[in-house]
Amino acid sequence: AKSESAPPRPRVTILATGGTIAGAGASAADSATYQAAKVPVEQLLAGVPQLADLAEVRGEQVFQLASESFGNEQLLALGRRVADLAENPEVDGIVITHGTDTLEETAYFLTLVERTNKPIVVVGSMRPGTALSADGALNLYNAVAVAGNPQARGKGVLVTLNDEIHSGRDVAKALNIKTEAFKSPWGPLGMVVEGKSYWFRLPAKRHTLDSEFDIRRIDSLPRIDIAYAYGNLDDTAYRAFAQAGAKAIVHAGTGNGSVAAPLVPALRVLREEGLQIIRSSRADQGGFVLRNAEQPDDRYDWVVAHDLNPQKARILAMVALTRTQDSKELQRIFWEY
Ligand SMILES: NC(=O)C[C@H](N)C(=O)O
Repeated sequence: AKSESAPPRPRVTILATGGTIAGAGASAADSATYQAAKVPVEQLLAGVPQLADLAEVRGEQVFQLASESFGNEQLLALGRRVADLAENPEVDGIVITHGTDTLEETAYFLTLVERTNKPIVVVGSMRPGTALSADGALNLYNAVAVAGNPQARGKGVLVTLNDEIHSGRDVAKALNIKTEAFKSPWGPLGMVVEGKSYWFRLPAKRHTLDSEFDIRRIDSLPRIDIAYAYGNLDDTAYRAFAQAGAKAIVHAGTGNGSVAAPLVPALRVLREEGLQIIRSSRADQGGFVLRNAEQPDDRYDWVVAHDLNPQKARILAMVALTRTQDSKELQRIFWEY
């Protein structure tokens, strides 16, 4: 029996949503060829018995999906479940196992809408658990270590992969074949090694308890699409998205969100018709779009996404448009989050 003076372990709930961390391949040599979202949460946890040294863990299967198949319904359902757990006094931290393809979108969404100080850690893997040198077990161990650590409170939603602790706002999948797949343009917040967290910086942007958004006040998310820019681009995709009911279009622009001259009139018309036009950059390791640089945003009433990549800009715009339709407010939100 345990001695009565043993310090109580933190209580961490693991919400499993699928992805490669729950993937399985035919042979141990199959590191890239496998099926995602196969292994149930009980089996995932049983595969890492060392989790019990870190925390009292319990698992919950929320979805069993590859993350490229996440939709807004999944974001809302997961967000609500996280909020329930965050309100539960018997839960100290929350871990979400997730596919890596859209992990950065979910992590940012939760950063914006979860009104809690409790650690929320999103984790995935690049290799299925059946592969040689699978990375999921250690990533999960690290996630539970961070989620159970009181020092992780109030730091916003976190992401642990490859021994690094990233801000869910900044991090993005930058590589799709290496285990060092996730990068933050402004650097990770810290490292987690042998279950211990080492912190080096804090997020500067508004998040969680300091956010004006709340999952409890969001019933649905508006349709927002992303149009990718390249040479010889015309307005076909933009018009089609508008036709389909988009409330905003994120322009994944070249360089600093630049817009090809032949496209400008169409985007101005769409804005006049009520759509928000949000200029972001397709430069994926540190886009940086400034107002009135390249295009006269004040005159056209467009918004800039600043350093958010197009997919993160879409997440913020969806959340923001549940509260305001005003482009100036939308721009303020883009500076603050
Ligand atoms: N590494 C992964 O998790 C990729 C997988 N397609 C997913 O996002 O679910």
